[in-house]
Amino acid sequence: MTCSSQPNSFLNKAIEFPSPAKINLFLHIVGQRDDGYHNLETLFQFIDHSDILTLTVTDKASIDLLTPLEGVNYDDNLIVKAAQLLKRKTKTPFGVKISINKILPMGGGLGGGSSNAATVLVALNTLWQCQLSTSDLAILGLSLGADVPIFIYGFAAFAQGVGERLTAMDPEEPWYLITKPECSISTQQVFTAVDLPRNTKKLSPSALDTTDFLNDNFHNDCQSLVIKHYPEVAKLLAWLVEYAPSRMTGTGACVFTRFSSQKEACSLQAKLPKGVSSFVARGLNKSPLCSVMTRLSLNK
Ligand SMILES: C[C@](O)(CO)[C@H](O)COP(=O)(O)OP(=O)(O)OC[C@H]1O[C@@H](n2ccc(N)nc2=O)[C@H](O)[C@@H]1O
Ligand SMILES: Nc1ncnc2c1ncn2[C@@H]1O[C@H](COP(=O)(O)OP(=O)(O)OP(=O)(O)O)[C@@H](O)[C@H]1O
Repeated sequence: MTCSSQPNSFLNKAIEFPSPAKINLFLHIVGQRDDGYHNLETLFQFIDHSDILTLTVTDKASIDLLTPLEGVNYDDNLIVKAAQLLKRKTKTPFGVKISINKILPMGGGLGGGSSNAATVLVALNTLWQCQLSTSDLAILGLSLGADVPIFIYGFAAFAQGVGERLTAMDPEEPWYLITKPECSISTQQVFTAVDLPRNTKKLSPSALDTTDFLNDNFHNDCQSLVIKHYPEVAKLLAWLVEYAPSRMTGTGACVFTRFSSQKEACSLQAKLPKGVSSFVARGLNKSPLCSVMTRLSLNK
């Protein structure tokens, strides 16, 4: 597979791309594979709260990350890994300079690292003129993390398998107060815990014919485990549910609380206990990255 040898109109231009967060409206663990990965049933929705990546294509072969992330080595950074993977796959002669304005908390269950990887794959596929299909990009992305494909496809979806078998969904797009107590949680630690529930019954297709995914028919299997081991999360959730429906996203530590208006979400934000970080965001069934990619292809 090689990239197009057409003159590259993106060369040396700095272009910004959003890398949004996701929430898992519910997350059921329905089994475990022989390789240790868990089979899930989850509903992904995006929120309008994004890291911003700035990419500049160069005619040098190198991949330069101008803004290293604290605590993450160059070679472990999913931004770098995604660019290297696409370069190996397509043998492009181009390189790239990348900087990131990181606003998504790490280890929060918002999928920030996976989203960064997906944004790099999707953006560079266009900027390097690689012409891989979306499904090829998703297969590449899956090798970097189970959450990468959803960010590549960019539509809200019911996901099965390890999170890569997607069925588009159109849940309501309410406002959320997203909160994070003073702790970070390792996804790997949660998935290797002996006391993690792994046997939730698979949903029947009709169970998804609803607009309310925060009712008792749905849950997050990681939440009970996290509550047991992280009192900060337990306390925060107990406080939030007194006001509005709330649930943990992914393997935590972030919790989302649903509101029908921005005003209500902001009003609870103002009352949050000390030490809890937070932001208010709108649920989105289409990733903001899709709109940027459409604009870019129209302006070419
Ligand atoms: C918790 C979720 O965020 C829900 O959307 C994802 O399932 C996690 O996705 P991710 O962070 O992209 O996951 P990966 O980077 O592939 O894996 C991180 C760790 O979680 C475990 N893992 C991940 C996904 C999955 N379905 N089963 C797992 O057991 C992996 O064994 C690994 O130890
Ligand atoms: N570009 C990146 N952004 C964030 N984390 C990264 C990145 N590259 C590597 N990582 C590593 O991935 C870990 C998980 O980060 P991430 O922000 O994706 O957490 P998360 O939101 O809990 O993810 P998930 O919901 O997918 O489990 C970090 O602690 C960090 O060590």
